[in-house]
Amino acid sequence: MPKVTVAPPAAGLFSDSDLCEVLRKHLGLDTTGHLSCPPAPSGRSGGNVGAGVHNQDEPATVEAFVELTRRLIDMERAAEIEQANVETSLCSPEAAQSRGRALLNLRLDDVEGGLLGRTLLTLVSNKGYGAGGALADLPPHKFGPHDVVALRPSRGPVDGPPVVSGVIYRIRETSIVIAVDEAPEDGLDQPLRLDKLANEVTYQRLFGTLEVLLRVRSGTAATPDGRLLPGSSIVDVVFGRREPRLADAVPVWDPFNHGLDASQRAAVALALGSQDIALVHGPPGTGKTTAVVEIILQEVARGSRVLATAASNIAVDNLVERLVKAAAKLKLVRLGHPARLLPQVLDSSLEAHVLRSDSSALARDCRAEIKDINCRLLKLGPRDRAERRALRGDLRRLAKEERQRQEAAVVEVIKGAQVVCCTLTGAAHRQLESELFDVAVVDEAAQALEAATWSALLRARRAVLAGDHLQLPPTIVSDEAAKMGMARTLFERLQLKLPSASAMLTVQYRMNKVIMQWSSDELYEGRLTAHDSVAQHTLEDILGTPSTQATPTVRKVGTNTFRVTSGKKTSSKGKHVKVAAPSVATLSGCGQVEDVGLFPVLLLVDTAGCGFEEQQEAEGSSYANFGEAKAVMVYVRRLVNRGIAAHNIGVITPYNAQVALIKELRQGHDLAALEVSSVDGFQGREKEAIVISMVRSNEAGEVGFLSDRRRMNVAVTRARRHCAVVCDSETVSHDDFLKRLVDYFTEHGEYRSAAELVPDA
Ligand SMILES: Nc1ncnc2c1ncn2[C@@H]1O[C@H](COP(=O)(O)OP(=O)(O)OP(=O)(O)O)[C@@H](O)[C@H]1O
Repeated sequence: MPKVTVAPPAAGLFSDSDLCEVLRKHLGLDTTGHLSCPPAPSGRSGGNVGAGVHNQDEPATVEAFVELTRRLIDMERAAEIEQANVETSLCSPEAAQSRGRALLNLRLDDVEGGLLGRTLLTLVSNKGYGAGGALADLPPHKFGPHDVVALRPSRGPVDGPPVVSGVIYRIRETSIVIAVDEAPEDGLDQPLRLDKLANEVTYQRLFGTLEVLLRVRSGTAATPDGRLLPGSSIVDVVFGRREPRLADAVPVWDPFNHGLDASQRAAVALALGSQDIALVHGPPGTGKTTAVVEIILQEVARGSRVLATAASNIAVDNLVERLVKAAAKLKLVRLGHPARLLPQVLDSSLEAHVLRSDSSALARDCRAEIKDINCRLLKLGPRDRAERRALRGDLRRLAKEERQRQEAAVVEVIKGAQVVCCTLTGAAHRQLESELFDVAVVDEAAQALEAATWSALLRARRAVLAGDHLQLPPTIVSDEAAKMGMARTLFERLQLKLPSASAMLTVQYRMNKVIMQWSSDELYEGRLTAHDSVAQHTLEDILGTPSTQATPTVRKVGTNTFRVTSGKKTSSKGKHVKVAAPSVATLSGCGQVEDVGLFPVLLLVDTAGCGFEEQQEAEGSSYANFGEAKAVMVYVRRLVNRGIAAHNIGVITPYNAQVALIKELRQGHDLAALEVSSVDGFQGREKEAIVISMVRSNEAGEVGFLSDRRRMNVAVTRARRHCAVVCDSETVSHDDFLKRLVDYFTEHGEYRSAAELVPDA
């Protein structure tokens, strides 16, 4: 255990004994002999929550790690290509659409410029207008913001040349907007098809990073102008050649954010005192990003240059937004394709900075001259050969000068930034090959592939990784690669290996404490506490009615004329049948629900005995449960009728087929703002009320990946004031972890049978 010497606290900061307690409690650090601390209580763990996580054999050397990781990346790449082939090029366009990888028969609805030089194309269904003159909804699909896509003629060959390629900018129920470098002159006035393209760039960058890691290890990695990359001290600690080190004296720092709690202050202190690598373990809602923002601002205040990264664009943007809000004068630049950035951070983007720079103004002068010369060329006659030659020479010179000026503008902006923000993939971009940093910060580190994390770490002397290895790991297509170690993140492995370099945040600011306690006891050794501002909050508060624990009663559940006219609800125990898709399904009864009882914080809606059986997709491996989906929607309607706005409610279900089914049921019920998504879609987010549909209902008691405690941890902890779990308690109780969840909800909340919600089931 490293010893720490702490400099005297600045006025207004905490006392020696406070600090000792914080360092011991959150960092597991030994302060004896350095501060006047009371003796540490025995049996306290040092921030290594989740030590039950399996510690697989891990490569002991950099070389072994690189060799294994290259194989795993190859496997993952092959799996992704195979999936894309199965879903698109090897099947008909119609089949690709039914698999969600293509959208057919689209038409161009709008073209706008303005996204920092890019053009935005809005595509809508060509089916004409739906009820009430509104645009028709797009069919269900698997496109997501930032996907790389191609637009082709709707009926053209599957692998034919695209009319144009671009990046998805925005997705609505009725439209998709893609950002393209330049709109093509022809080809957009016909029915169009949108195809998802494989993104090779990520893989190339991961391989590139592994090369750099080897060179850093051998001391030969340098920038183009010959400066050595500084990541070797981090490499040594990670690969066990050296213990992590703390500064001889913990730096004195005066918080920018005076509202930080003790565990957040301890995490900032650890990060500032670390000489190589520090981990901030942030369970749900504990203010991980709040702590990361403070760390970055403190680093800048002491003259450090910071590379601030995260696995996803949305997490980077979240960080950018919070940094800009906290320090308007911070010299910060956000790298990345403008279509991948939230509108509110565009002003911090590289493009926006470049457009404002002096070099860019000079480049614009060149452009104006080029335009002028082109006009003059058009006016020349066939005999003006000499002048034509001279003007063409000028054009070449000006084009070169324009390019140089633009490149200079980019370099100028990046070099001048105190904080460079980008995704981990962005950190491996050529734009940063000449850049070195004092500190690399990785938010959401528990969702990042280890190879990707190294892209940031190798460019800095010190690193801070923030995340929670007890929430969802990175998404990996190849099950085999995941099993062979690809799913294990650097954050997780360091949590187990370097508990003394880790600080855990323990006060959460999201959930009613009854919701939190399940997660805290199951996953965090009971160490979480709820901040007073949220500990008791309930749905009743946002309705303006007094909160009471009175038992809600169900008086009457309308006439529930939920009707399915296409497909049959098939009893399918053990059989694979096509999910009955309710192309015309109504929830007309829901609008008449009379019950307006109080909502408990926790609710278990049990479908056991209701005959709501799971059904597996005929094509694919996902499951749906039609009866359960009805119960979910009836309950959502009850929340809405009671005055909870639909946008404050989230429905989470682990199975994509159930997501699609519930979305269909939502249509036409004034519930467009109700968010329905898989667990992955909700990570990092929250809603006032969450309804979880567990889907699985079978005699064998098979629960599939429901038993993944990280997945269920994320689902439950998205709820601020109310969490309802809809499940077949008989089926899910075959799994010990889920049985404890059912027991906890029953003991600390309300229990109802789903038959009360859907009496005609
Ligand atoms: N010390 C604090 N005092 C009051 N509110 C806080 C404090 N720290 C964080 N919060 C609030 O708690 C919420 C969650 O904070 P933040 O987004 O930093 O958490 P996170 O751990 O990154 O979240 P997630 O679990 O979604 O990853 C925010 O609304 C934030 O303002």
